[in-house]
Amino acid sequence: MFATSPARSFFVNRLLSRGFAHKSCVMTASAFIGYLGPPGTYSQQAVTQHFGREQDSNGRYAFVPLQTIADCFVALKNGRVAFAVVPFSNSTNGAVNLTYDLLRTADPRPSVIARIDVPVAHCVLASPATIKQIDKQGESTIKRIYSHPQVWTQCTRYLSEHFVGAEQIDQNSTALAAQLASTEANTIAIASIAACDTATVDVYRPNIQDVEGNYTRFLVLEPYLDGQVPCELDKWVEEELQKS
Ligand SMILES: O=C(O)C(=O)Cc1ccccc1
Repeated sequence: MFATSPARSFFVNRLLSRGFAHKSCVMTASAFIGYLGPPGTYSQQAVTQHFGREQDSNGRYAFVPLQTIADCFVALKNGRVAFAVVPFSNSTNGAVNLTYDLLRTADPRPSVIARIDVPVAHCVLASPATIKQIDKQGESTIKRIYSHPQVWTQCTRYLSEHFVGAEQIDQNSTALAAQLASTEANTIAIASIAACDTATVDVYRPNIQDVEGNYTRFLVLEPYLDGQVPCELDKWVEEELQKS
C-alpha cells in the first residue's frame, strides 16, 4: 500500500510533485528533516507536530538535529536534508531575527510549505545537585543562566524577581542550554520540559513565561526549484519580512 499516514503521504506527495523521485524510489528512500537540535528543543516539537513521530515503521524519514538555524539553511541548500524546520516568530516577542536575516539573504530563498504553531512553556531546569543547592542556599548561588536568545524577553517578569544576580548567556538552543547546565556548577537553564528527557536535569520551576498562551511559529522550508511560482505562504513570509 502506498502512503498511508498523513505525514508520510504529505512527504511522498511533495517528493513526487517536485520530481525528486519515482514512486518506486520513494518506497525505499529516506527523507531527512533538519531542525535546530539537539533533541529536546521546541524545534523538535514542531517537527513532531507536523511530520509525526520520527521514522515510520519502514524508516522512510528521519530527523536531523543541527547546531544552528544557519546550519538548517545550509543543509537544505546542499541537499543533506529535504526539509528544514526553523523558528520564525513568537507571540510575545515577535521576529526570530536570525531566521528573518537568513530568509532575507538566502539566494534563492527556500520555499515555505507549512507553518506550525507550537505552544511554548518555559521551565527553569538544573541538575539534581544544583536544585538541592538552590533549595539549601538560595537562588543567589546561581551564577549563570543559559538559554536561546529568544527566551529572555518571554520570561521578563520571572527573571526580574529570580536569579537577578546571574549572567544570562545565549546558547544556540534551549536543549543545548539544558545539556550544558547539567554538567556545570552554579548554572541553570531555561528550556522546555522536553529537555529533561535528553539531559540530566530536573524542573526547578515550570511555566515561567510572561504570557500563558505563549507560542512560537515555525516554518517548514524546502529548496526553491527554478521557475517555481510563489505559494500563499511564500507571499505571507515576504510580507512579514517587509513589515519588520
Ligand atoms: O532553542 C529552541 O528550543 C528552539 O527551538 C528555538 C526556540 C527558542 C525559544 C522559543 C521557541 C523556539
